[in-house]
Amino acid sequence: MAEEPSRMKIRDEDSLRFVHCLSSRDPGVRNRAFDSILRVFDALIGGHGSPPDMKGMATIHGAVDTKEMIDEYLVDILRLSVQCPFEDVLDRCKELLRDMQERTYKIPRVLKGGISTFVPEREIIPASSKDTETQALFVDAFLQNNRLDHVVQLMGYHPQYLECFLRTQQYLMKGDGALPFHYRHYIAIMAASRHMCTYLVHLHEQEFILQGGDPEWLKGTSHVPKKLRDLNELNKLLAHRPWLICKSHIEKLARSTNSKDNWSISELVQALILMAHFHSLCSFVYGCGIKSEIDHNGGFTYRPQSPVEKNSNDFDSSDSSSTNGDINSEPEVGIELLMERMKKLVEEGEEETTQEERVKRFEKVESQSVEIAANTVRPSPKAEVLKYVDDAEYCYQDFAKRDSVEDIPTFRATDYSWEDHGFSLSNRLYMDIGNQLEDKFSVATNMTYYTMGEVRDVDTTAFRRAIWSYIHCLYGIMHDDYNYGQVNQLLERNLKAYIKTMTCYPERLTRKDYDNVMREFKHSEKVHVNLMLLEARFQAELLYALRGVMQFMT
Ligand SMILES: CC(C)C[C@H](N)C(=O)O
Repeated sequence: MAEEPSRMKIRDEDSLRFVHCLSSRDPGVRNRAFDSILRVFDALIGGHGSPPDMKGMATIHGAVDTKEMIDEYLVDILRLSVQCPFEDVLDRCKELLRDMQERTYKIPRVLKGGISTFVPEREIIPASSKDTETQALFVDAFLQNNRLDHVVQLMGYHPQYLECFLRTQQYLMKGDGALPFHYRHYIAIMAASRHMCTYLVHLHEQEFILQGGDPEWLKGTSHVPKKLRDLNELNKLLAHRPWLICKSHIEKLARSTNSKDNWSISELVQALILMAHFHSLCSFVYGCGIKSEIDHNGGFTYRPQSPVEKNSNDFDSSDSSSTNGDINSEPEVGIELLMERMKKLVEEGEEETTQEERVKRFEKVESQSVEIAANTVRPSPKAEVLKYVDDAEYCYQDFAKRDSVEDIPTFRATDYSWEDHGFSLSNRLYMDIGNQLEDKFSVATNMTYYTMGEVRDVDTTAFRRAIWSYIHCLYGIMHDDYNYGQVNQLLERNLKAYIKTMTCYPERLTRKDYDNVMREFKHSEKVHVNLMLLEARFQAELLYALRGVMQFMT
């Protein structure tokens, strides 16, 4: 029998993305991996120096298009030459690209300003950061995901948070747990598709294949086992109107008539956490204008660099003049006034209010939020993502305008809270996850640098708490010990609209929205706010999901 072309050994057997072979801490292993890759490459291009015999190669590899295959390799190599934290791999990749160029191959190049459309490239923490803590996290992320993805790189502003984020994500995707690995990635795809987030969908399609997933499934949810398809309804509610989740939704999955499709409670808890994690990550991706990964469509180009690009540092025109926002937009309160208001709140101290009064204030913020217009322009959904969703039109509806007000009361955090209920339930059904999430929530709520724009030594607690509480309010969750009057004092309309769009309709967020709020804040601070939005939304979804599980179990 003729030997399989060596390409198959790397592409399909070891890993689809050969970069996987290079994700080792051991330089010996990396070297060996690189050598075998070079051998494949040499075979593909028909030996040293000589121009490739495309026709000959095509015969060897049957139907495989050699040109396409080489292009794919080159894109992988390009990515490594930018993202790989190991000097040895980096240098060899660069060498290889030069070598290929000399052989007159068209070499792809990374599009400048490739990480975020909102944050200028020069302000983003570089892949080879001088800060040792951040650098170590970037290396870990690379080893974990076979890449340093743009989300992680942008979170690099906040290493304290990034550490918890990576730990949890690693545990969810690769750690112990009831669900098979390829299921976890498929659930990530389904969740991200609710917000049409092609960025996350593509990332997890690749990971799904790496974990041995069946490529057929990537044709859409009509090609997956019924068990997974059954998640559709819960995925939809959780993403857009989690308050509708109740015992019966859990029951339906956990008591399926066909045992093959049955979800165990542990599996279901993991699936729910995964969905909430990825829904809220969509908010972050859109909120930071995250761009396609280098090796995804839109991340690289074969076009030669234009003179304009050569001269500018930021290809995507993220120059500082435009970050000052639109002249026509609403004037902002500004940091000075915001600080004054926060100071006043501290000086006044906690006022004595009755429970009734607190509820009234909550309801006021809640009903006002209906008037806050989130963007209405929806990007047109792409077929590559639509295949993973049912009922794509279904979206967020103001909690205050919910259909059955009598049946669905405000969610009182005193009755069901993360600290007293969610934490222990999740820990019990999915070992250790409660602790990990607890750490992440705690960093997200407490993280502070005591700064606001250029000002130092500021206590920002009240502002941060107002943001968190407002998001929960959008989901109908009330914290009894919070005075909701503060939300209106500290969050102006513009910011509320931004929060609402990013939390509830992230796919509608635009560069202008990002530019026009928190104008005196630094980019790292806007990313900080976006992290809080992510976590507050995540916790809101989780509370409803876990309450549903608890109702089912009791
Ligand atoms: C979101 C920002 C206003 C946070 C602020 N820079 C702080 O250190 O607390």
